Amino acid sequence: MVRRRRREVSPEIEVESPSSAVVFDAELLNREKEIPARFVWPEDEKPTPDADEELKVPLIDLAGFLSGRPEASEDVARLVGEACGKHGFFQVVNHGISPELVTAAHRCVEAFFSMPLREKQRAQRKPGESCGYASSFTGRFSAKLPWKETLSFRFSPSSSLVQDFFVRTLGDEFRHFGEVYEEYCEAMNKLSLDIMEILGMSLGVGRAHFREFFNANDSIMRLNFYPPCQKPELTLGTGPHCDPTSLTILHQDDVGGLQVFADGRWKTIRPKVDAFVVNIGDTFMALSNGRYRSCLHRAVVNRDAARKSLAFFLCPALEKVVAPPGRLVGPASPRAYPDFTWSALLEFTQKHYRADMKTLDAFSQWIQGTLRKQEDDFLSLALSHSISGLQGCRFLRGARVKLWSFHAFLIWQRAPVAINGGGGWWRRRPRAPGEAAAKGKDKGCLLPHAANSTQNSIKHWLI
Ligand SMILES: C=C1C[C@]23C[C@H]1CC[C@H]2[C@]1(C)CCC[C@@](C)(C(=O)O)[C@H]1[C@@H]3C(=O)O
Ligand SMILES: O=C(O)CCC(=O)C(=O)O
Ligand SMILES: [Fe+2]
Repeated sequence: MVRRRRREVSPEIEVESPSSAVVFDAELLNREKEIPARFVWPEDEKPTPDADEELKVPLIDLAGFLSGRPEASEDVARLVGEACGKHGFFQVVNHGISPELVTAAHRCVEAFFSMPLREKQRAQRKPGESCGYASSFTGRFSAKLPWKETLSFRFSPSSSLVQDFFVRTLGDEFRHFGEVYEEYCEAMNKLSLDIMEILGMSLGVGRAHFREFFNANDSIMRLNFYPPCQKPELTLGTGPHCDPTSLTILHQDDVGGLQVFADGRWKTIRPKVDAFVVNIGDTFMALSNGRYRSCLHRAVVNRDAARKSLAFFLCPALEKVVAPPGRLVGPASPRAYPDFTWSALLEFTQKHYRADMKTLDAFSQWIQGTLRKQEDDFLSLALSHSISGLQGCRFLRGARVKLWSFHAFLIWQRAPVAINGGGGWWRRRPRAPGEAAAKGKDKGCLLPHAANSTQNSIKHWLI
């Protein structure tokens, strides 16, 4: 049974219900001579053996910064700023996170992914949700399936979300997993906020700006497990993408496979057991008004050894409006992206668009399209109310024709004015992203929640 879904933005988005999807069991698949076509990536995206060249990302020693030495903080802010202005990747050492905690987190990855598939599927990711277990996203994508299994769960500071997830989905015997990952995510959260302080300094907006912005956050922890593959040159563990999130702190095991697209080719970030790999995501690129780059990266697999990585994705509180500080916007640097909420961007990546290297641009276009449709519906609704109000006024009959033609004019012109839902009087609608800044009057513009924009959000937009 193929479930028809609303026209999606990404061509290979979910075409069948999970129950009828192919199951990704690498052990079984590796006994076949060939890997199934769905796991074979297009020629221009296949891994290239020459990508073994190392990307020398800055190795930032946080000891001085964490001990509060001012000159160390300036140095760190400069080095991080240089890296983020180039490829958006750097590594941190002397970060204050215990090696024992990292080892325990990796041990739990091994324990979970070595369980029988049926056991893992007790935590199965539900369609449209970002949490849960996924075996290569079968049932979610119809092509370019990644050679990996993942387990993702939400984290918010000082909450029991992580423990609750493990006990609720897998049972009380997994409480220990919850404790390990709760502690790991709290440590990631602290490190993320320290890095946000450094990023604020490097952008000249002060230590506190981004630390406060992310103090409350709704982040995602993802465990990646990449089984060995007998045809590593045909498939990918994680396809080319920019993280849609704000900041990623990744710990990879000693197998290696993380590659970054820099200087026109794929380069490898070699594993360093005492370091975390840090990269900027799309949401922080928007917060920096495009100053810092969310960078293209991917993960390749190999035929000999399974690979594991722990990815902590720092994300804003769901409904917090993502907009750059005023100091980063001006006539020489107009708004690069519209305001949005993380919940809207997350929903876009989970229901409508497979995150790749153009997610933020696709998201901006998508919400504009959704907004136009909502606005047309709203104007028709508002107008039909006005018309019915005019019905009884005979002498105003002529006005009805004028009003309909004016409505047609509005839709055609998309004039930056519109009827408000209440008093029927005109208000200037905030301008399109970038238009106001071009005239040096940027106030930003709040785009409604993308996927579930309602009359309220239109009203909010229009009033
Ligand atoms: C918000 C997210 C979506 C993905 C997990 C987090 C941040 C990275 C995203 C992802 C890894 C980018 C590549 C495609 C993807 C589908 C994947 O391969 O896992 C993305 C994640 C997702 O949508 O589940
Ligand atoms: O596993 C890796 O090295 C990278 C994974 C990744 O980029 C992601 O999960 O977003
Ligand atoms: Fe990533």
